[in-house]
Amino acid sequence: MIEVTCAVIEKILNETSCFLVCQRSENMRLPLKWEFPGGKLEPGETKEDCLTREINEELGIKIEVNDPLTPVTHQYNFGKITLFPFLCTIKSGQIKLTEHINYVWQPISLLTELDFAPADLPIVQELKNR
Ligand SMILES: Nc1nc2c([nH]c(=O)n2[C@H]2C[C@H](O)[C@@H](COP(=O)(O)OP(=O)(O)OP(=O)(O)O)O2)c(=O)[nH]1
Repeated sequence: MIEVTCAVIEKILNETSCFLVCQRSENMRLPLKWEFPGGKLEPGETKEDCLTREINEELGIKIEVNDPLTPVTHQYNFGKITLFPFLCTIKSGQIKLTEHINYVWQPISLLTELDFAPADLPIVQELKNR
């Protein structure tokens, strides 16, 4: 079982709640799928530490990790992952992608327009149902 944390980073733009979503590159697993940025939990690390580290590595920003959303377990052909999502806000920094090919601040009403990694779909639904 692979444990993965991901950051659901929220920002209000024009009085609309928007979420930061990133597109995986062609040479990653799940090529070109959209996801909430994050990554694999390392031994001895808390989920919050993992997320802070991964987001700094992938996006070059500092985040505040807030409430957890519901974890999702998904069986891929390469293995079973559990995704641990957390609501987050940006504390400081400007986004600079180091691994993903694209990012967007997507309004909640348009989240389902993106081709998300399958494991993320329950998270998208949970956000829409809030
Ligand atoms: N970070 C992140 N990963 C996700 C999401 N949804 C989803 O299925 N995943 C999968 C993709 C990867 O298999 C795994 C996260 O691993 P990762 O991004 O750190 O590693 P990777 O696949 O790029 O690298 P690797 O397996 O080749 O070592 O979880 C998501 O929303 N965010």
